[in-house]
Amino acid sequence: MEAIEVTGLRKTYGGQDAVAGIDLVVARGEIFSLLGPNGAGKTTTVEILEGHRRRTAGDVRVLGEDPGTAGSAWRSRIGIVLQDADDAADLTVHEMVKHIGGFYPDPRKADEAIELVGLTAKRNSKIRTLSGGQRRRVDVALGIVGRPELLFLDEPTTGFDPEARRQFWDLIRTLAADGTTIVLTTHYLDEAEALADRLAVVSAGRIVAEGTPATLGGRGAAEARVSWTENGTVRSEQVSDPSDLIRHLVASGADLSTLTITRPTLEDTYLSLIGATR
Ligand SMILES: Nc1ncnc2c1ncn2[C@@H]1O[C@H](COP(=O)(O)OP(=O)(O)OP(=O)(O)O)[C@@H](O)[C@H]1O
Repeated sequence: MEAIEVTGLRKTYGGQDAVAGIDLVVARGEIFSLLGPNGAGKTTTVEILEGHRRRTAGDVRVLGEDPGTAGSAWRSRIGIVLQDADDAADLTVHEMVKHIGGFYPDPRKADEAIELVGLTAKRNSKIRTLSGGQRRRVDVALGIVGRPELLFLDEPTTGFDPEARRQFWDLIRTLAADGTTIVLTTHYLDEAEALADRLAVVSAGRIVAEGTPATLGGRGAAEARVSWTENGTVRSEQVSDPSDLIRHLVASGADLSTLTITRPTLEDTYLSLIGATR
């Protein structure tokens, strides 16, 4: 059974399509990332999958059930890290994580969840005394304390410092290796590239491209730009396979100390996909 199966999903607000027909399958154990500009329909889609919003049309199965009608047993199998979680600021980190863990049938120990997000040193601090990035880590701890089979992360690393982001990425990989399915919404393309097995780009309520980070939008087949210096001048050529050109340059004794070979980044591909659909 797939973790998520969506066909023909639509959501309209006052006659306007926020989600205009989305088909989506996420396999169990997969890290799936949703990308797209502000207002594309990502949060609306994810909130429907979480059972927090009603759909206008379409068929949705999440862990085998319809989120619109599924009950608390289904809910306890899902973890959610929202974009703007509002913490109960007067509790300590440990009190809060323990409290939320109490709602699940087989929670992690609060200290284990706190350690997984790297907050052990702040275990006994009141949440209101934490920095923005530390609070975000509490949100993540709350999302994983119930040992979810499926974890939704909506822009999880906003406000994280670079080291905290890398730690968070390791955590997500560990959870996925344990079999947790992860749906990640992010505006950080390096994050999507580092984590996602597959990604989909949403624009104006539709999926405009889907693939792996390496192949999205034809990226795998994109030409490489080879640059080098010749007689003090920078030369560059665009080729599908640089091997012949490099052999030729080596044979001709060209100066290759400044040689670079670049292909479109995920960000380049994403921006051209978004630009083409606007
Ligand atoms: N409750 C609502 N009532 C009316 N319109 C809404 C509502 N929620 C979202 N929308 C509209 O639906 C569209 C999709 O919004 P959504 O929040 O799903 O986008 P998003 O892709 O998550 O954007 P962001 O990257 O900014 O979080 C937007 O045009 C938004 O204004």
